[in-house]
Amino acid sequence: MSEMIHCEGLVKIFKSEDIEVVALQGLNLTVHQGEMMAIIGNSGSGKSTLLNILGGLDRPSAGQVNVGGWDLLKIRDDQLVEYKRNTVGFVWQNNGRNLLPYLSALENVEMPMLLSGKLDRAYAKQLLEWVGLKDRMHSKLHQLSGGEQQRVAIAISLSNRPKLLLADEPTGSVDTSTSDQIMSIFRNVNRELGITIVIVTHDLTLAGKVDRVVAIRDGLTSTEFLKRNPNLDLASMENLHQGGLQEVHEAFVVVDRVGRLQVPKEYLDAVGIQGRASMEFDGDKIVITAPKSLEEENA
Ligand SMILES: Nc1ncnc2c1ncn2[C@@H]1O[C@H](COP(=O)(O)OP(=O)(O)OP(=O)(O)O)[C@@H](O)[C@H]1O
Repeated sequence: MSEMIHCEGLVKIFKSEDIEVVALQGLNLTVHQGEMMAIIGNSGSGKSTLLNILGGLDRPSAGQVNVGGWDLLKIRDDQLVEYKRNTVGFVWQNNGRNLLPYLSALENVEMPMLLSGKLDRAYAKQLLEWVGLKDRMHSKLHQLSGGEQQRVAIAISLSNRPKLLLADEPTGSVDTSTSDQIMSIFRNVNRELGITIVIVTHDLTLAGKVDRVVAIRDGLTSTEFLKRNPNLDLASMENLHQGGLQEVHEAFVVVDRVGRLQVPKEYLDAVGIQGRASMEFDGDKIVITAPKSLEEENA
């Protein structure tokens, strides 16, 4: 499988007059072509920063970030325009800003096509059919419900046939049934078009519906969850108790190329590790403990 996204040691620093915020601290992430995966993390962990960099809306500070053959650290401004137009599609939680209220759903989907000089009405209609709005395509945007508008936004994000779809909290402001509908639309376009989909969310039930979930903590990838049974399909997963990730996924700690991993702060606090730790290897286990005090060692 070839790689759609490859980030290694990705760093993003926000500088303002008197403070510096390191939002991404050397993040590693690989996403394969055709994958549908989710990125989860607490507020402030760096999810949106990562998505904005992947979408070409913001520039990385250092490290490697390669998307669909583009090096986003070195890309020129004019290439970035082309990248945003042809390689990525975006879906936001609050889609209002991308939609034109007094145009019909169809006209909204055709708008980005017109802007890039590639109007394809048949494809615009096809997209609206895919998102379940065949019968509403001539309705004005302001006549549609929030969930329907979100589905128009998905059709718009696909209008220029991007290779990668980035979705930031795509179900953040809709009810559960609309949220399920949106996830199955993603699954369908992922299958039909082979498009790679990255969903950023803090909703674990949503994350439970994809094959792989990567957790970000403090600007680093910390844990990865893989579906226990890859043959389990979406329909049967929906019947599972909505207990979050653990039921369908197995958790793994991410270890980078040079052997670094992130130990959850709760674990460190629980055993009283601060600054340094002792590590023992017994042939098949690595045990990390609080350092023994010198008196103990000399006893
Ligand atoms: N433009 C900016 N200027 C300064 N600091 C920023 C900027 N954007 C983000 N940050 C900081 O970078 C860190 C990561 O923010 P980011 O928005 O990526 O987190 P997030 O995981 O998406 O959070 P949320 O789920 O709340 O959106 C935070 O500490 C945030 O305050």
